[in-house]
Amino acid sequence: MINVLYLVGAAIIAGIFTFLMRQTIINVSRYIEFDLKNEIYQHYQVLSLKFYKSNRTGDLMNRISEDVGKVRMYVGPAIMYTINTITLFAVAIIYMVDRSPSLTLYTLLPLPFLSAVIYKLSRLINKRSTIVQQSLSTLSTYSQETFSGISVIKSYGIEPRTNLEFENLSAENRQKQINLTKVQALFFPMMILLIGISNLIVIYVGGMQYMNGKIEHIGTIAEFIIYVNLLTWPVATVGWVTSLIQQAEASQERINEFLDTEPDIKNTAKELTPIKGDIEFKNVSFVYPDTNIEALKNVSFTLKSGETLAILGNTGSGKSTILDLIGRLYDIDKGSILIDDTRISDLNLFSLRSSIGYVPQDAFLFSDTIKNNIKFGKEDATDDDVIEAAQNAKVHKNIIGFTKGYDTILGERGITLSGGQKQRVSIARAIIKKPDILLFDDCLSAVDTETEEKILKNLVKLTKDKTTIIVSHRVSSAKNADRIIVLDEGKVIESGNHESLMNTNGYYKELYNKQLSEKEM
Ligand SMILES: Nc1ncnc2c1ncn2[C@@H]1O[C@H](COP(=O)(O)OP(=O)(O)OP(=O)(O)O)[C@@H](O)[C@H]1O
Repeated sequence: MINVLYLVGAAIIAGIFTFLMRQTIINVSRYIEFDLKNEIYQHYQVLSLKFYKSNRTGDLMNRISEDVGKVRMYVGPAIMYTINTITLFAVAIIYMVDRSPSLTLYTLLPLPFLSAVIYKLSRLINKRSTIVQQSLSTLSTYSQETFSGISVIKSYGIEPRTNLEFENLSAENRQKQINLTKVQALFFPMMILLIGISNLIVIYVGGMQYMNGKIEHIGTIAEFIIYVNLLTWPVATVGWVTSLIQQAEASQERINEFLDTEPDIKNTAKELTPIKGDIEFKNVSFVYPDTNIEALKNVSFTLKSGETLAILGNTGSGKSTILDLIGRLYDIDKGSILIDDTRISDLNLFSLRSSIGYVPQDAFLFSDTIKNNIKFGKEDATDDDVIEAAQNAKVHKNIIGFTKGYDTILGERGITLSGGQKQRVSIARAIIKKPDILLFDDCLSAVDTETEEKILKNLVKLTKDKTTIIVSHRVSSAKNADRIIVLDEGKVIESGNHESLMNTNGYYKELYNKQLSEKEM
């Protein structure tokens, strides 16, 4: 009776401790997962555009979710089961040796083989699961790309083709998963086989020893069979845990590859450096590192704080590149860019970027309210500031026309703005910030000339004391600028102001006359 009570008591205590151990270790592993995810995300944020161009979104997302999950499995279950296994083995072996040392030896004999076989299997599993992981990355990258380009896919009616492509990628993935499952399927049969052999050895050797009188009680054989089965799971976990550890190692390697990637753009000035807004390009040449396209060749210009520069030129002539370089999205290797007479690389990166209001060519708005999209440029802006910025960008009337006004949700979950509306919200976002440097990258291209004129008029007031660069294809956006440069294939081919360029028979004058006659038509 007392033995039964011992057994029940032991089971209860084991239950309580297992619960406490799971609580502690699994919780800790979740905390580690949380920290790791944050660390990776924060590191992603400081990496430069080049990194994003050379790595696909699906891969970035997989490393932050799947791979981190695998590392968590190592920190949580792997450690927990290892502790379990060691404890159980230690206790069982003490009892087994006490009963019969020689029978213990025979019983445990197949176990190292089991571990070795499972280890081999785990290595194979690890190799194949890396292949599965890569194929999953490809699959998610593909789906993500097709979802974001869904309107193009629909308008070209190429759904069948994308379906087929997805099916092919899925089939590839399925084959890789099956290859993995085949090896995984060997796991349990292998275990059962070796445990069966252990049982047979116990019965055979135990029986012989009982007959020879080496074992006193027949019950010892039954006891050993219980031990063998008790050790089944721990031995299995040795293999399983090995595979977990190896997978975690592979995942951690993939994570470290990104964590060890140094941002190309380094902030060398730790102290904040207030920016006034003088900009000077001195013989700047720039080659895009990934494509080797020489986007700028020997470009020079000077712009005093508060002045306006307009950049004109054919498509692909390097206009946007100039703006990217001012925001230090890339570092140059030839010539120099000076902001307030200091090399751009010596300025504090945060000071530089926070003093710039940038309106990109293709306005990007988040799936959030219009108000928050505008406030994005200035977190502490009041509702009045938002309205004022929207009025100056000539988009206020459109916004109040929506039922929910400024609280209208944009993007995936909400309405889609027209190209011109998007551009104007994007302008409002830049001007609400009241930055020292304003960069407009062809951001009025989708706006009619009449609205363009009104916005430009407002901008003249707003940008009176701000350094402003306007990239455009229209002379109307450029003619009032203090300085105008015309680019062709990365070179400055003309520079001056409206009057001086109109006195030169060149690109500007030709463009002006062409656009004037188009207007008259
Ligand atoms: N991120 C990039 N990586 C590699 N090459 C690029 C990149 N951005 C632009 N280029 C290349 O650099 C050249 C200049 O491009 P840029 O975007 O500066 O021209 P742009 O004058 O602004 O053209 P558009 O008027 O069409 O906007 C082009 O040949 C383009 O293909």
